[in-house]
Amino acid sequence: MDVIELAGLTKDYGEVVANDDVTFSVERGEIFGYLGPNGAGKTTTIRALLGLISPTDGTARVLGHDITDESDLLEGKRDIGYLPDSPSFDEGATGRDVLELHARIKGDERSEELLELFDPPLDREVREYSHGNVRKLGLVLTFMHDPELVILDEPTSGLDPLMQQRFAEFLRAERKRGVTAFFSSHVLGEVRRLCDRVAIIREGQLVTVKPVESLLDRSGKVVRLRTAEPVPFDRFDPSSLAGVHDLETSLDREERAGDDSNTAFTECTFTFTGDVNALVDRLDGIGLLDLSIEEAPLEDIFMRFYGTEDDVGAGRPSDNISGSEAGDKQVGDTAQPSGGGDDA
Ligand SMILES: Nc1ncnc2c1ncn2[C@@H]1O[C@H](COP(=O)(O)OP(=O)(O)OP(=O)(O)O)[C@@H](O)[C@H]1O
Repeated sequence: MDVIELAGLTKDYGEVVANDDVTFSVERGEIFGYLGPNGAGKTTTIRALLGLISPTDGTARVLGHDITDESDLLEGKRDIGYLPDSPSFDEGATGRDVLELHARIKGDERSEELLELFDPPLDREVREYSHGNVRKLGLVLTFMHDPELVILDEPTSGLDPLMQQRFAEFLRAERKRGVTAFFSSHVLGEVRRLCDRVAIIREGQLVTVKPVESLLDRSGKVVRLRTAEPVPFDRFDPSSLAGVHDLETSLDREERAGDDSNTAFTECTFTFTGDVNALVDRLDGIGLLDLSIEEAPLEDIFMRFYGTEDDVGAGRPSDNISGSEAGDKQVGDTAQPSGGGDDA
């Protein structure tokens, strides 16, 4: 039995279908990322899985419990930890009050260890908490009853990099203990570091479910560089370096086309999906003043790999991806990188 099973889960809010016939499952012991841009439908799925909203159609099982059967799901909840996207605690209570309340309701197997790790300021009132401190307290509450499944809505939002790292190490150790984690994110780097598999949702529809490595192959990096001396344009042109997309240089295209002597630049930005060694070779010896290589924003990846050529032109994702197979087909069949280069 899979730990989470969604079967045609649909939530129609009238103006928007937030989840449209969503079907996938999460296996025991995996860290499963649920990825999508803002408003894609991630929180809707999570809230449905916890029985906080009723699906319009379809169903799901969590630890074998039917989410549409309140008493059945309630039984399962003692084995589930849930971190909401914005936990709402009693503002006048201290962190310690909140912790003690949760301990009375759900039990406390390991808060000491968790407090040491995440360190929320327990003696302060929750109204004084920063977003990050709310998150830290939320993480303690999510894991303190030692659940076998955790469902986390954007778990690292608001956490500083050190705490994000700490959370990642903790979650990996939990996986070793057999805990299953299902978490939503729109941060690709986080998913890359942590997940075994990911599902991607966009505009309420499941685009694809796949092992994280196959997503990473496509993710790409945004490269920005500044040089002391002008660099010939073709150094990073997609025709000479496979995997360059959306090259923008300190000279515009017309200038380059009109005057060959101007085909050099000292600043440029591009998205790179090619062989990183080939990129390093190209960077060699060009007198860099500044270089940054960052994760491509998820929205760009959606556009590049899960949209159509029309969408890229129009600057919006496709309307015609209707399921996981459709999403996969788009990659090979119609969604060409907008820079015209190879995405190998
Ligand atoms: N109670 C509601 N009534 C009407 N529409 C809603 C309601 N809750 C969510 N929606 C809409 O459903 C869609 C999906 O929202 P959801 O919060 O599930 O997205 P999300 O992927 O979690 O987004 P984010 O990453 O921004 O948190 C959005 O268009 C949102 O406006």
